[in-house]
Amino acid sequence: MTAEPILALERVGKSFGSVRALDDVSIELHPGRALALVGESGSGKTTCARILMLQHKPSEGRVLFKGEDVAKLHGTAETLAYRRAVQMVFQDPFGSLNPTHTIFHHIARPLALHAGLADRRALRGRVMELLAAVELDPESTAPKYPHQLSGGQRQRVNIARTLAVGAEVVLADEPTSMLDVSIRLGVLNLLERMKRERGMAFLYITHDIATARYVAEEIAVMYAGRIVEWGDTGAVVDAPQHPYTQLLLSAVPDPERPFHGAASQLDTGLVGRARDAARLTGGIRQVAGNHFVRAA
Ligand SMILES: Nc1ncnc2c1ncn2[C@@H]1O[C@H](COP(=O)(O)OP(=O)(O)OP(=O)(O)O)[C@@H](O)[C@H]1O
Repeated sequence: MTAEPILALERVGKSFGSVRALDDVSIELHPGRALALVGESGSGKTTCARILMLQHKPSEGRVLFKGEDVAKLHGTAETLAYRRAVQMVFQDPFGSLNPTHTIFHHIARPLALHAGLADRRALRGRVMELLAAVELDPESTAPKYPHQLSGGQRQRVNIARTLAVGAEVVLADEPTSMLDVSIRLGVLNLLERMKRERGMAFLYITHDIATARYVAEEIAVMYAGRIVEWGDTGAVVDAPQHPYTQLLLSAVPDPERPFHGAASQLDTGLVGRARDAARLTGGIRQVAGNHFVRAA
């Protein structure tokens, strides 16, 4: 991509004591596009999100928002503007909702705080609009409490809150992994629609390369704190170069073989070789236009 990214990590490293969580990680998020950050548990995906949420400071490298280094944000107003623009949707749709408040309150509060909507009628109208935008029935949903909604509905409320504050970037950390399979697609479709219609930029964090393919224009594959392969989704999925990407793709269940679990299809030799290859720091090779691999 040549246009300026709205948010980027530039050669970011992060150490927690002796644990090297991230090493030389660069990613770019663009309006109206989604980047999937894919990798197994412990590969560093959440640490990337925490750095973007300003919860951790990078040990090396920079976070750039609209081209500006966020370490240089001046004063509370600039920091608040960043916190408004960059929002997170978590894995657990219940954890981020307060059980003692109605859904109305959850949406109205950010509107009053961030958008400065004080007029009661205007506030109510906007809450109803946002509930409708996330495909929830406004009249019946607004007076309910979080426990009265399904997991999928709660995740929609969380998404409506990102709209309420006027988010430009959404960091979604496994947003559907705690939902029933049958309702995951609806939530993914909603994220896709927000990206398309509102031009929001998405970082979609997942261990599941199959859903990454469904939602994201670009994929970055992480292993042990490093991005080992990245590029346009089609290119990475159709012609994976790095042994670790090949391993992730081989673990996607094959619909032609419904009675074989993904694990039973894995060649254990390949698993060992893929992990070894991912540990090595090689140079970066360009496979095609926007498709790169860290050579082992
Ligand atoms: N606050 C912390 N203190 C110490 N080590 C940490 C901290 N946060 C993360 N780590 C370590 O950094 C590495 C990357 O963790 P991270 O949570 O980013 O991985 P992940 O890919 O998001 O995994 P998961 O999918 O399980 O959330 C791991 O080795 C983890 O133990």
